[in-house]
Amino acid sequence: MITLNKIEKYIDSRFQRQFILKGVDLEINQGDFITLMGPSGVGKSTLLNIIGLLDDDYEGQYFFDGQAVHSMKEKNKSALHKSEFGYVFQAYHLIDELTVYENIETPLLYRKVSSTERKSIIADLLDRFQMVAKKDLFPEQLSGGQQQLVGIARAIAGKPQVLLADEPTGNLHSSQAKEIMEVFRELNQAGTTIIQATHARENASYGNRLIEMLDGKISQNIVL
Ligand SMILES: Nc1ncnc2c1ncn2[C@@H]1O[C@H](COP(=O)(O)OP(=O)(O)OP(=O)(O)O)[C@@H](O)[C@H]1O
Repeated sequence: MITLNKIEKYIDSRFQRQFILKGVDLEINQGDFITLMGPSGVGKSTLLNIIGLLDDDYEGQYFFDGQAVHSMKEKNKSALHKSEFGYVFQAYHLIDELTVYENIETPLLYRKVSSTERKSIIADLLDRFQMVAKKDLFPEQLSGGQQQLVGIARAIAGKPQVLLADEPTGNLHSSQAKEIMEVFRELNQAGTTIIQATHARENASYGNRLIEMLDGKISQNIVL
């Protein structure tokens, strides 16, 4: 589904070149649940952003379902990003002024999904995450775990094939973190490919592969 060949990302300053990613080769299959681990600053978020088509300032080859992303036109890349990827962030990134319902609705408005379909998709998600009674509350009225559930609902509302999560439980208590990982497990069992970057080793046990990074490279690729 995703093939990365010799991905390199670097920043040039006047006197030196600093590598953030250095020769990353990676094969991701549909249905994988992959955990990226490694010390802070090793390049996990950078790699997630490249995979999610949010960063195209790199060298090397990236194929998504056989399509060459590295040489794709901006317009096609943006369409691919919208249709195939959902993002979950550590700090939730919800919009404070919008209710739970409206936060989940936002990406569907961007995608010009009809009003009837939007209602039905959001009702299903609220039901699935047991948040029906909270639909008119604002993010600050929710616990961290509930805010992250809204973040996940928003990320999967457009039915992406791939869910990318950057330290998704970083701000949560262990019981809330476990709940989020259980949701990821269910999504993965229903067919969503998941790639998460995390410092929490216990989160890796929910996935089928653990990728350790060191110095901008993949140091270990372990099948669990
Ligand atoms: N646009 C940029 N300009 C300069 N340096 C950058 C840029 N983007 C990333 N970096 C640097 O690249 C390195 C990798 O950053 P990245 O956020 O990918 O690491 P990470 O493994 O996700 O870290 P953490 O676990 O702390 O989130 C860091 O040293 C960061 O400062």
